[in-house]
Amino acid sequence: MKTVRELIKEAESKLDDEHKDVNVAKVLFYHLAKKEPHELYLMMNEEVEPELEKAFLAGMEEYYQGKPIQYIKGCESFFGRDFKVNEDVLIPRYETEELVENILYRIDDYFNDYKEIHLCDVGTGSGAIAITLALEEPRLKVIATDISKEALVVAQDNAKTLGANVEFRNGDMLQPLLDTHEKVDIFVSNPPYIPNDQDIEAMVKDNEPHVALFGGNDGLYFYRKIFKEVKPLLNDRALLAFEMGFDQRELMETAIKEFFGDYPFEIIKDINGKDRMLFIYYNLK
Ligand SMILES: C[S@@+](CC[C@H](N)C(=O)[O-])C[C@H]1O[C@@H](n2cnc3c(N)ncnc32)[C@H](O)[C@@H]1O
Repeated sequence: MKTVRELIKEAESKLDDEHKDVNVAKVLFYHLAKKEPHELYLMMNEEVEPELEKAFLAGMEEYYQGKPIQYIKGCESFFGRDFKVNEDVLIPRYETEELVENILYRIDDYFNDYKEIHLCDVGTGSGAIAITLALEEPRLKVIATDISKEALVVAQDNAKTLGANVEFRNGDMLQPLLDTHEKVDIFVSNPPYIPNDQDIEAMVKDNEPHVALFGGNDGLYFYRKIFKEVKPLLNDRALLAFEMGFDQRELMETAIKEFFGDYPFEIIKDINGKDRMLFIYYNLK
């Protein structure tokens, strides 16, 4: 039998240059061994049971073939919780954790005197944003929508496992909310925002659902649609919160002017210093 160290070294030696620095073999091993990252260091000289070796080699083979490690593991961590993921949903990203964090700060700033805060998350995917917000802020009443029925199955599963109270609806953009004439205090969306013809990493393009990635010719199709249709959904005072592409500031400012006139807004940078989050203050300041 091989030791953990030998097995991981062998797997790492088969990675191509592009993926050499990625910690993927260790991440997969401690996931399959049901260990914490720091426990792996302590077991490097232990022998690996044949069943575990077989599962590890099969997982690494999928990775060599171009499958993201999150789909191989079947989960991704978001805001400290494990979310189930599969090829029906976008893998939640670190940048989106920052969006959630910034929404929570703004709830403290603008809605602190509210007993109940109504929020919708449009294009919920795995449910990462909606579920995290519902768990972090118990005053939130959360509705989450997606056009993909398959994605909603994953999101519902995550809500159940994590114990979050979120109402899920299927439909195109704002339609499931407009149909019931509901109003919200906070509107959130991380819509698809990659321009249709943009060249993107093969691992993303070949595995993640295209319905979650591409947002029209300049990437802003869904933002304009939301900006145009969202007002009947908003309470008198409301916050709109979006994730956006790091190079979309100029286009975004033009679209905001067109649909929101002089309403105040902020574009906030992510931890890498890139424009990433948009907040529009609808009668809030
Ligand atoms: C960029 S992903 C975001 C997923 C998740 N909210 C997150 O942040 O990880 C965009 C999501 O919008 C959904 N979507 C795409 N077109 C849509 C539409 N017309 N109406 C509703 N949802 C849509 C996709 O299925 C996908 O789940």
